[in-house]
Amino acid sequence: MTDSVEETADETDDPGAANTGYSPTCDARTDIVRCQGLSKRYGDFDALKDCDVRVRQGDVFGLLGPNGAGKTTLIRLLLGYLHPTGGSCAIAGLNPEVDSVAVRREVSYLPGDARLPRHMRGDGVLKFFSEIHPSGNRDKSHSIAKRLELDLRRRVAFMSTGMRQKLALAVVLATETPLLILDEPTANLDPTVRGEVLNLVREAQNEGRTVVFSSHVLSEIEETCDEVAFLRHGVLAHELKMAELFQRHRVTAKAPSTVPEIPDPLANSASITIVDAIGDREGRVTIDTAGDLAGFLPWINSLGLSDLRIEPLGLRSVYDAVHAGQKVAI
Ligand SMILES: Nc1ncnc2c1ncn2[C@@H]1O[C@H](COP(=O)(O)OP(=O)(O)OP(=O)(O)O)[C@@H](O)[C@H]1O
Repeated sequence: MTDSVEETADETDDPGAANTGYSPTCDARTDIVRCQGLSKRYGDFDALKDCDVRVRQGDVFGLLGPNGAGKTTLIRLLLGYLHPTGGSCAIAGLNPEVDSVAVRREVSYLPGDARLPRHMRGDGVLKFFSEIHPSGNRDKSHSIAKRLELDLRRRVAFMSTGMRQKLALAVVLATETPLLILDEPTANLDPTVRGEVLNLVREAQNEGRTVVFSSHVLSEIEETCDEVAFLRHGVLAHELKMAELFQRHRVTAKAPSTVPEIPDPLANSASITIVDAIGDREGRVTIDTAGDLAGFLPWINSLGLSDLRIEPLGLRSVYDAVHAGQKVAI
């Protein structure tokens, strides 16, 4: 159960879970979310392993990863719905397992599988949640529902999946907590409404709130987030500040006769992939760079490459590399 929207009650207490305490090293002024070595193990399966994450106050923070990567597990650990089997986490300096009521005043949570009272009409749901939540705001929830083009006269039971998602969003986004945690907020929504949800996320940030959200839509993360964490097989595989992404470039060219070596000073911020020629398709070399491109140009120029093309490296390339377990230039 969240402050605002009920989620599927499929969690059971893990008898093997360690009663891990909040680590006092968290700086609540700057890190609204912090976890250290956070782990969740089911039997011999690691749903989340040794995860260290910091989310700075006022940021929009994205969680990316393939199905089953551990995103929801991380979110549920942060909210205290799951007991960690290792490590610790804190929201605004509070341990969610010990200070669960105080944590709920800080966070509004949209679960991936939000459940709402089926017998109620949309407007009844908004009234109900705005009255029970300490920072509920009925007018704001109505205004959000209107922006999401939701017909509030309909009963939840007769709403489509997308309509129910809109209703849950109107409930959660209308509360005025410092932190919003949204598990796939745009799932099941049409492109126009998705855009409006992203606008609402930006507006929340402009109001000084922090937003953590998971998504499978890379463009949403790219457009909205300040920072993104990539999870893979329960492990935090990569973290990226969007400002750094915009400093990444991909150089492609016809494959040279000898494999280029990356000079030492650039070795940690560049990677090379060569695809050999197959049939009529000629071989290509790809060089990914991180940091000011100017620092790489003399070296790239010295390689004598032909058919050269330089383009910004989008989130897709980073995601694919992380997903494939490849090295991503820092
Ligand atoms: N109660 C449980 N018992 C055993 N395994 C579980 C349990 N809950 C989750 N898992 C497993 O933990 C892994 C991580 O699940 P999680 O829901 O965190 O993934 P996710 O990244 O949110 O995936 P998706 O993008 O599909 O929502 C999955 O392999 C899942 O099957």
